[in-house]
Amino acid sequence: MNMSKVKVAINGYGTIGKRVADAVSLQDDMEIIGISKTRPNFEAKTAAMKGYNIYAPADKIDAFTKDGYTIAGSIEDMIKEADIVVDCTPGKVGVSNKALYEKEGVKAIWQGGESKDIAPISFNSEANYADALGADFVRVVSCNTTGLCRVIYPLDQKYGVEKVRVTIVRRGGDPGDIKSGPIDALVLDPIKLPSHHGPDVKTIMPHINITSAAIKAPTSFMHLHVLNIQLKEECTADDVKNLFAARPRIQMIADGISATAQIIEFGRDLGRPRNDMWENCVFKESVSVDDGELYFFQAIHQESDVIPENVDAIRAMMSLEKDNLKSIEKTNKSMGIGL
Ligand SMILES: NC(=O)C1=CN([C@@H]2O[C@H](COP(=O)(O)OP(=O)(O)OC[C@H]3O[C@@H](n4cnc5c(N)ncnc54)[C@H](O)[C@@H]3O)[C@@H](O)[C@H]2O)C=CC1
Ligand SMILES: O=C(OP(=O)(O)O)[C@H](O)COP(=O)(O)O
Repeated sequence: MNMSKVKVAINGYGTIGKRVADAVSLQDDMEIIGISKTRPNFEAKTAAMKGYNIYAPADKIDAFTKDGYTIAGSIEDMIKEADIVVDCTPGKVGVSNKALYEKEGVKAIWQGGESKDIAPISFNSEANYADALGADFVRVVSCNTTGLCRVIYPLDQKYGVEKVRVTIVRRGGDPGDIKSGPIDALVLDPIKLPSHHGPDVKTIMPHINITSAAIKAPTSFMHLHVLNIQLKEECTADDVKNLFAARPRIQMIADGISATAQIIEFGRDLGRPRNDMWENCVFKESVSVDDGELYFFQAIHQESDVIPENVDAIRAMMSLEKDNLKSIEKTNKSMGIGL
């Protein structure tokens, strides 16, 4: 049996890329062969400190070497070395890299900022892992869509989902993002309904009847979902709490927490890297069933919830593991998810 590790390249080392790099580095069946940076900034500095091989656009290599960096080669060189590339460039930028990946015959994963048409398969570890087995191109859906799939899938399996209505309060920007807003407004995002989240859930579970709306708010910690779900079979709030508590990537939030800021503080107290909360954070006390309809709030840590899904997507595409639950367990154990 070939025991060599799958060679993973990270193209775009920002919020998502640096986290995927660290998560892949924790796995025993895959390794990071390089990351790409476009500028010699603080993220390049920490990448070098962690020992990652840094690649750069060919016309930017001089700027790095002048700043004292050792550059392993161009982005094209990195792609040639890899078995699979995780494209973590900003939304709508990743599509311009597709021709390069095709030319080099390398498998690729894109993120949720890209259109669904970029890859034939949109991915969620629990809901459709098997669809990605051996696939060349996959899109890991956005942070909010991932969070929705993680609750809708088990509810649909157990009780059948008649209709999902979700309102998403989106964080305005990530904590390190100095360009995004709003600073003092609630922005209809988008004004024309539905938001992309409902249709994106259907790229993974086409039969789900779902409508979504989203509002951007002046906060950077997390997104917040207000969910209202009609189920086909009757159940109680306790049934749903027990169902969620048993899932591998849902954390039931209690202990007096009633705000996203407190969840992040909880993450800090737990000693999570970068205070990441990879699991859906379902507010336990909010789970209610009224007149046959299920209601609850959940918070989604946008910077981190898609990271384990990227690791599982690599495992599926490289045919390292056929059973999604085994991959999820392996990824969770290595990262400390669920602890
Ligand atoms: N930040 C978030 O909350 C989440 C983002 N996503 C998605 O992940 C993707 C990446 O988003 P972020 O990490 O937030 O973006 P980011 O802006 O934090 O990082 C992107 C990185 O790619 C680099 N880059 C830009 N153009 C490049 C190019 N042509 N080649 C190589 N590198 C290039 C940038 O310099 C930056 O370091 C997007 O599709 C986004 O929609 C998904 C889930 C959550
Ligand atoms: O995937 C995300 O959100 P989304 O699920 O609302 O598209 C990330 O938070 C990125 O969103 P952004 O497009 O506001 O940077």
